[in-house]
Amino acid sequence: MRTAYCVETVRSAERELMARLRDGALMQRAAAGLGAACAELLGRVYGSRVVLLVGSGDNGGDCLYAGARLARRGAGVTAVLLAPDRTHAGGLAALRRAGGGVARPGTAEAVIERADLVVDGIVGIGGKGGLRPDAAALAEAAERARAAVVAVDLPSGVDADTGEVHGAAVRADLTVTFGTHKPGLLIDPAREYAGSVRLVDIGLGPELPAEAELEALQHADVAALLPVPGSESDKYRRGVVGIAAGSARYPGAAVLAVSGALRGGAGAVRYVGPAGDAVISRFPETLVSDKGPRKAGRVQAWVVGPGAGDDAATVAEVLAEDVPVLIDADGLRLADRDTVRARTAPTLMTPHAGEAAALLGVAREEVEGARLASVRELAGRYAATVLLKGSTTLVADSAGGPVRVNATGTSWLATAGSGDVLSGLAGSLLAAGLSAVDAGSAAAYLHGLAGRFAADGAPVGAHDVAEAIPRAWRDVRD
Ligand SMILES: NC(=O)C1=CN([C@@H]2O[C@H](COP(=O)(O)OP(=O)(O)OC[C@H]3O[C@@H](n4cnc5c(N)ncnc54)[C@H](OP(=O)(O)O)[C@@H]3O)[C@@H](O)[C@H]2O)[C@@H](O)CC1
Ligand SMILES: Nc1ncnc2c1ncn2[C@@H]1O[C@H](COP(=O)(O)OP(=O)(O)O)[C@@H](O)[C@H]1O
Ligand SMILES: [K+]
Repeated sequence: MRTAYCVETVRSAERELMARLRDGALMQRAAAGLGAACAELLGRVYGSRVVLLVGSGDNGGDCLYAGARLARRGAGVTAVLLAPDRTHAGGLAALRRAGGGVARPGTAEAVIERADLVVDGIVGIGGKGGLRPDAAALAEAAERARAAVVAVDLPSGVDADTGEVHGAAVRADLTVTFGTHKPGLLIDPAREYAGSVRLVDIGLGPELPAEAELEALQHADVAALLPVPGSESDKYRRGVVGIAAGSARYPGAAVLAVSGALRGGAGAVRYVGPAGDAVISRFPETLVSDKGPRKAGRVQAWVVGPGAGDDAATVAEVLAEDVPVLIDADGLRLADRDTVRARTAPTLMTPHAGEAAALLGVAREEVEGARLASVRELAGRYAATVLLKGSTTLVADSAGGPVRVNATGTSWLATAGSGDVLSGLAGSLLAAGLSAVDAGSAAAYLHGLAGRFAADGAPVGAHDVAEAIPRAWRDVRD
């Protein structure tokens, strides 16, 4: 499991650890890791031109000590100081001792333009709000330059706790972060600014609480969640998932939701709705019923909503069932909030940013710019588990606990119907007995991986993604 902790938690862990160490020890650990990562990125350190963007806090200190290490190995290192009279004194002295220098006032742009590597030590976890104008100008100069950019701890300008970006921010090729990931490094839009992320161990781990603020499942975590039939299993014990989806206008949504559900670990897939013929002709193994959800027969979890049009009655009927229910697409619009809140069995809602925005009564851009706050807010309002789709998918539970983030996906997944496949897959995992948070996050993980396998750098249709789910499943379990 990859975990991320907020600034406040990092600060208190840092205090505990520092109390046992000599002054400056943590900064030296950070600088050693940072220097090594910069050297690796440069390939040849000797003779390279390195520019340090140095703010007035400890983030600038890390940057200066790492710059000193590079200077000792023969790099030409120049520091651009944002606040010359408040620069980390020890770091600056170390840089000078190693042969590095400070850019003359007014030369920053020119120096950055000639650099092979720019190291962003403007601001780290001490950053407040958007970058100030002088810092923003440096971030923009770094973006224009041909140099590789390494961010120290965080790309300056992104919000460490939320992943929000207000105004200019540094766009890094690599972010070297210390002690733990910060939520912002794993959530868009900030994640995109971070580039690839390398975590440097500075010994903070034992001081961090067991429960993180954000967690990202890895292969082994998902493997441990996936249901595997045993010798005692039969189709009912494996779980039956009911799909109430599709309409005369959108029969394909039903087919795609069923395609995901068949690959999700339930022992049987039941379909109710007007697209039975389309479903059965594509997937003859589906148990099709035309009697509506209540009379469809045994079902351990329902998926309702994909392509449902305006069929509010079916949504209400499904919500009245005392089993886990996944609500997607049209179902999100049709579901009565108080009814959802009053449910005692788990509810998993799976909006994309547009649907989440409609539920929250805000613009889509607001949700995209503040994904973490939006998913938490929705989970609270509906007393449900909410999976917010997108380039980084988030899963939050109204009961609190760590928010799950998934980044296995690819932008090739932005194709019509791929969300229907996800809802079937997640519903199937719910029917197999996973909790709403586990079902949602494991499904997002498999779906993202399946999208990668299916696309492999080329456009794909949603049905290709569904067909690649077994490969994703095997990859995870291997
Ligand atoms: N935690 C750990 O375990 C370890 C932490 N370490 C390192 O310490 C870093 C944290 O250092 P920190 O606390 O000194 O804060 P930092 O990020 O340098 O920022 C403060 C400075 O930024 C300025 N500033 C603020 N907002 C701004 C804005 N919008 N635009 C422009 N400027 C802005 C603010 O200015 P002021 O408001 O004071 O005028 C202040 O001078 C952390 O990220 C990591 O790199 C490692 O060394 C070892 C282990
Ligand atoms: N840029 C992206 N990067 C990664 N995954 C994406 C991206 N855009 C969309 N996705 C994923 O693709 C799926 C699209 O679902 P959705 O928006 O509901 O589409 P539809 O309604 O057409 O089925 C979701 O799983 C979402 O997380
Ligand atoms: K930084």
